[in-house]
Order: sequence, then C-alpha cells, then structure tokens
Amino acid sequence: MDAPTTTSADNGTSGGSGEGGWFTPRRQPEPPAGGEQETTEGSRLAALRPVGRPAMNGGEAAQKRISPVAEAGPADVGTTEARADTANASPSDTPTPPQPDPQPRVPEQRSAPSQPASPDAVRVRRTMAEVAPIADKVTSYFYALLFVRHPDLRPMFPAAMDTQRDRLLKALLTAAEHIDNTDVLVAYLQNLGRGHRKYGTRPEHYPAVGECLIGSLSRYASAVWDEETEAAWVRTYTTISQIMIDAAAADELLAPAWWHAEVVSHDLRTSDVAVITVRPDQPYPFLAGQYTSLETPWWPRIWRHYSFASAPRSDGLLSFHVKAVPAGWVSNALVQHARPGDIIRLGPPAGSMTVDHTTDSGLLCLGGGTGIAPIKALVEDVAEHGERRPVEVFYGARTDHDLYDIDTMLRLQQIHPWLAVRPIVDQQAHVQLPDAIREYGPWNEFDAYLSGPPGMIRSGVHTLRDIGIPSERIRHDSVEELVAAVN
Ligand SMILES: NC(=O)C1=CN([C@@H]2O[C@H](COP(=O)(O)OP(=O)(O)OC[C@H]3O[C@@H](n4cnc5c(N)ncnc54)[C@H](O)[C@@H]3O)[C@@H](O)[C@H]2O)C=CC1
Repeated sequence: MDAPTTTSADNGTSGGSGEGGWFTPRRQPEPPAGGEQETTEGSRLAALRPVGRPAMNGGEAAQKRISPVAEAGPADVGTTEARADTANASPSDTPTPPQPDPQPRVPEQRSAPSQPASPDAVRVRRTMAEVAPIADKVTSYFYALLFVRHPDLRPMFPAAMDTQRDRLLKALLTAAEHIDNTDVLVAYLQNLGRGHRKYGTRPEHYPAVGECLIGSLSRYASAVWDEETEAAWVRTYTTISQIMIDAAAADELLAPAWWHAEVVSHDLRTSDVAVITVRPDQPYPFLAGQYTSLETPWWPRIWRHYSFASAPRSDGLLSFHVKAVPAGWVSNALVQHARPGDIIRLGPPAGSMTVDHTTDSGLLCLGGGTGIAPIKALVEDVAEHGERRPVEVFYGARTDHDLYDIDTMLRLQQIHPWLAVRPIVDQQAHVQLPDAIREYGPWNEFDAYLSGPPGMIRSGVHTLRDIGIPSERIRHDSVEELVAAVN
C-alpha cells in the first residue's frame, strides 16, 4: 500500500501527491514552430510560457519571483513547515544527500483574523469554488483538450487515466489554494517539478498544459470567468510552472531523473503485506523518514509512493513495506508478482518527516499498519546517530495478525534502552491508535511523527494538539491533509 504522501488509486488515500501530475510526458514533443505555441487562444496566453532557466539557485529564484504574492501574506491558511537537519552526510563518493523536501503540512487552524487574500488568489479561489462540484468534467475536458491539441503527448501518459485525472485536480487545488502561501506553495511545487523529471518533462511542455487548463476552466467556470480572472490564472500558472521548471533544472545538476533497482528479496509477511528489498543501480542518497516514487514493469508509467523502511544502509539496499489492496495495481503487482531479479524504477526521494538531530527532544511515533515502515527507519536513524533520546513507538493494527513487523520492532526495543514499542491492536484496545497515547506521557518534551492511513493522521494530529504538542512539533507527510484542512 502506498505511503499517504501520494494520490493513489491503490489505497484510496488520495493524498494529493507530491507527484500531482498535471503533465507527465516521457519524451519531448517537437518544439512549437518559431518558438510560439499556436493555440486557439492565440496570444492572450502567451504569458503562460515559462522561461527555461539555468540550473542554479532555482528555489531562490522562485522565491523572488513569487514575492509580490507572498507579500500579500497568507490568506486563510497557516503552515507548520518543518525543516530537518541535513547534516547527516553520506559517503563522499556518493551524490550530495538530499535536502528533505519541505512538504506542505497540515495548516494550523487559525482563529485570529488572517490577512486578506491577494486579488489573484481571490479570483483563483472563486474559479475553484465554481468548478468544484463538476471537478470531474473539468479534468476530463482538460485531458481531452490536451490530447486533441497535442496528440503526440497521449502515448506518454498511462493507458488508464483515472488516477492521473484524480491527481490533476488535487495538485491544482493545492497549488491554487496556496498561491498566497509562499512557503507551502514553493515547497510543494519544487517537489512536483523534481518529481516530473522522471517523466521527461521539459520546460516547453508547460505551456501546452497551461493553455488546456485555462481552456477547461474558462469553459466550466463561465459564470465567474472574465478577463481579470483569466489574467489571474495566467499569472498563477506561470508562477507555478516556473517554480517547477527551476526546481527540475537545479535537480538535474545533482541527481539522475530516475534510478533502476533490482529486487533482491521479497518477504511475504502476511497474505497481503510484503517487505521488498531492492538494489539501486547507482547510489541513492536519502534520509530516514523520506519516501520515493516507484514504477513496476507490470504497470508502465504508473508511479506510486512508498516510504523507505530502513535508514540508509552501508550496502545501499532499500526496503519497502507494500500492502496489496483491492484495485491497487502497483501494490498488488509488487506483493503478488515481484520476485528477485525484477527491475523497477525509482524516482527521487522526497518528504520531510525526518529526524531533527539538532535537538535532543524525545520522539513520539505513531505508525498505523504499513505506516510503521518510515517509523522503523526513524528509529534506526536515531540509533545510528548514537543519540540516547527517548523514542516511544505506538504501532497500530487491526488485528494481531496485522502487526506484521512487530518482531523487528521488539528486537530494536531489546537492543536500545531508549526505545519503547507499544502495539495497539484495534480488536483488543478500547481506544484507537491516536487516543492510546493519552494513557501515557507527558509528551511536552517530545516531537511527534505520524505515519499511516489518512484517518489516523487526521485524528492523530487532533489528539496531539489536544494534549498540548504544538503544530510545529508534529511531523507527517500528506498533502491531502493540507488540501482537506483548507477546504
Ligand atoms: N507502505 C508505506 O510505505 C506507507 C504507508 N502508509 C499508509 O499507511 C496506511 C496503511 O494501511 P493499512 O496497513 O491498511 O492500515 P489500517 O487501515 O489497517 O490501519 C492501521 C491502524 O491505524 C489506525 N487507524 C486507522 N484508521 C484510523 C482512524 N480513522 N482513526 C484513528 N486511527 C486509525 C488503527 O489503529 C489501525 O489499526 C495506508 O494508508 C498507506 O498509504 C504510510 C506511510 C508509509
């Protein structure tokens, strides 16, 4: 089962996705004649054309360009951005360790009056509100436009577009809703831009997407669509695409667009959960608590997210916990069909649910189901840093049988006196996983880490705030939460 960081038909977590996916071509289309994109919209959309930039200082440049919007300040959302220490170096002959991607996190529920939204944000949100009830039509029409106008792009998308459609709208919602919230937007889009490298996305692809997006919105939001609204969308989309392009360009200097990895072991822990270990074809630097995107040979061009189930290892192997679920194409293939020798592809690491080694606060970790995977990686990370800070893991599962990794966790507990592992089995406990932590504590000296199904994350964040852990000390990855919270 995918990590909740992603939109996924596999698991129904619909996580909004760091891979959002407005556009996922695998090869580069012919550049438009004369460098101009001929469209029925003609020159009015010329401003959609983002600039291909030198691959340096992408984030900074993006920040600068977005600053007029940022100056307007956050409108109605706050954010609990958490940035982790990146000082834990990898061997010098490997690429630079990745910066944890500061993923959007659950915004604080603000009661204080917020600053007014920028005029563009007001128009963008008005459009979004107008099309929300017919989101599916907007998305279908968008892809119809894209493939009619740019038929050469169609083979670059997955054969089945259902998931892609879902992702489009989630990514759009997230970006548009946060156009005033620079930190959240930039971090989200940089991640999206980097993630698009594995599809072969080029700067010149973005105008095609922007034109079709605006073509679709103008059709379905006709009641609120006017010149100013269109101009607001053009500016918004230009900002969005430029941040993605810059992030991709900067990343090109640091890392490959994707990695091939060979399955070296496949351990079926239950009938539907497998622990899969792979060997990347070149060094794969990442941080414990991060996740990656993964493509199998059985479902080309369909990517799903999984968290690394171990901290970086000296042998370079990576492992994932995968749960097969109904209609979960990639997860089912990985659990039922993957065998040693199979080759998969990995996208870049992402996510900021990483350990802050600059503090000695305790770690309060909640892992639900296969969400225990990154929690185990965090425990290993603390152990490797030789820190003796308290780590309390609450491991939730529906039944005893579903505690498929409890032996590993208990073994770690035996080795490390600072670690406590508490299985919480729904069938036996009188409370669900997040509420179980109320019976322990106090937790005021702890940072909290949550990983599991979206419902668990939601109620976990609520519980943690309720017991006095401030938002900025609560870490998890789920863009969906961000979207849900602002809606
Ligand atoms: N495979 C991976 O690398 C990762 C997977 N995940 C996510 O973790 C989830 C795992 O799914 P399953 O193993 O089927 O877990 P599950 O649905 O069986 O839930 C596991 C436990 O989480 C708690 N829980 C579930 N829903 C809750 C709710 N609404 N409120 C409070 N507590 C709740 C319960 O204690 C439950 O036993 C998936 O959504 C997956 O996307 C998250 C991070 C990494």
